[in-house]
Amino acid sequence: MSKKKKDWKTEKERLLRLDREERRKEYRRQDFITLDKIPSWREESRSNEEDEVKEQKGGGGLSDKVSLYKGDITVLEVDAIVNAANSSLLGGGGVDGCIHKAAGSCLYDECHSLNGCETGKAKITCGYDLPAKYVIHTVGPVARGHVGPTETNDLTSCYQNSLRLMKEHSLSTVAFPCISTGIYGFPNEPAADIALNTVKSWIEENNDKITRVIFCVFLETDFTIYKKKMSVIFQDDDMEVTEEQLKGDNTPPSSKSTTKEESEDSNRGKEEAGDEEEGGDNDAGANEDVDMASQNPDEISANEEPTEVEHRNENENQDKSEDIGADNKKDSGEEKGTNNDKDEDKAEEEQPAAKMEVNETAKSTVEMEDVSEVNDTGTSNGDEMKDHVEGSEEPASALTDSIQSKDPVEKNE
Ligand SMILES: NC(=O)c1ccc[n+]([C@H]2O[C@H](COP(=O)([O-])OP(=O)(O)OC[C@H]3O[C@@H](n4cnc5c(N)ncnc54)[C@H](O)[C@@H]3O)[C@@H](O)[C@H]2O)c1
Repeated sequence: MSKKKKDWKTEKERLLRLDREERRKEYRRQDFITLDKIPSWREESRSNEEDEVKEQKGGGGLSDKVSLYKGDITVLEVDAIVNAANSSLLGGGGVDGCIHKAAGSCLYDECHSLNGCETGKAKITCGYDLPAKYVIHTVGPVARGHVGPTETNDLTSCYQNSLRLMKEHSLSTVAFPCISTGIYGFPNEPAADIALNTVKSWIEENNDKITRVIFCVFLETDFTIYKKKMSVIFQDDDMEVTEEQLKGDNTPPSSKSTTKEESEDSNRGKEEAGDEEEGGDNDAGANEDVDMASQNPDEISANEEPTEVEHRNENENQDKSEDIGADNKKDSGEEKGTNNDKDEDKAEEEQPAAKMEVNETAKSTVEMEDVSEVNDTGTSNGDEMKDHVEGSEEPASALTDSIQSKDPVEKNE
């Protein structure tokens, strides 16, 4: 007997009325991580200090408001997790695929009602079977190794619009993945600068509105980058800044274009040279931001995409999978087989393991999005989106252990 399909509106109303204990019984994953298991940056830095532990100042400082967590964003019990979605909002691969799989098919149904989302904007849905109450879906720029002012502004808008929705819904704990740094090919270092500096500015203006922003990294590369940058950017005045930290390059996101390849080379060079300098921006002259019309993967013609029915079936099938983490690698193999998106395939072929070739022709020009108009359900009226991007391989190096060994919450009986 097939499971009766739930109506997303009824389910959303029911779930949002539950208290935490009741809600926990509904989580698809019982190995969820509660906020008290995720140290703030101050606690993290304090526990790493050689000298005696400093008396911890109250929770008002910046470093009390942020955390760095390495692992699967779908297990975090926070008010909202942010999804690096595509403009269709109908799921795909990477973190988007994981979130849809963990949330269940009601997420797809609510997303379907939102009529897509434009690059740089954000929309909010219920979290359904996730430990997160809500999911904020934002669409990052397709950078494909090249970063110019448009991509920088769009990625900044993703963080700003997501935080704006947080505030409008009186939510106080949120987790961000590394938006656009996967299949969309935004170089990791510049993306981290944008994420950290945008969040820092926002917290400075909304200090009383936020309890914790968690930077949820998945790859070792991003963990290393964020750790180095956070030790400088989120340094409260009562915390020691070590020599090594001071050498870090804390320049705000530059409008100079940066190629993912150069940014990785410069990182590698620095690591080899033992140089503690931050991955700086490359010379803008070398990589002018070229406005070339190219096909954004989200705009592939509809006949190359699985139909909505196929997609819904795929989602329903996904509903059955229990272990998200183990499936990440399996699914990406499956998604690779079903991936109809030539552009996506091209991106995958061109992309040797963890390295993005600069793809000269594939530079999408994306108009900078101003902050979206929000109606009372926290969504804006986007145009009907027909396309979405199919899943592809997550890098095998994706590790999902967190910074410290955190015991998952005991299983509810
Ligand atoms: N990465 C893929 O295999 C893949 C394939 C097709 C589509 N997508 C997605 O690609 C588009 C968005 O590109 P993007 O670069 O913004 O996103 P992305 O490709 O998902 O990568 C964003 C970041 O999220 C990381 N990540 C992956 N899984 C998890 C997880 N469970 N928890 C936390 N972090 C995770 C990933 O390592 C990367 O650092 C959308 O179309 C979406 O469907 C991803």
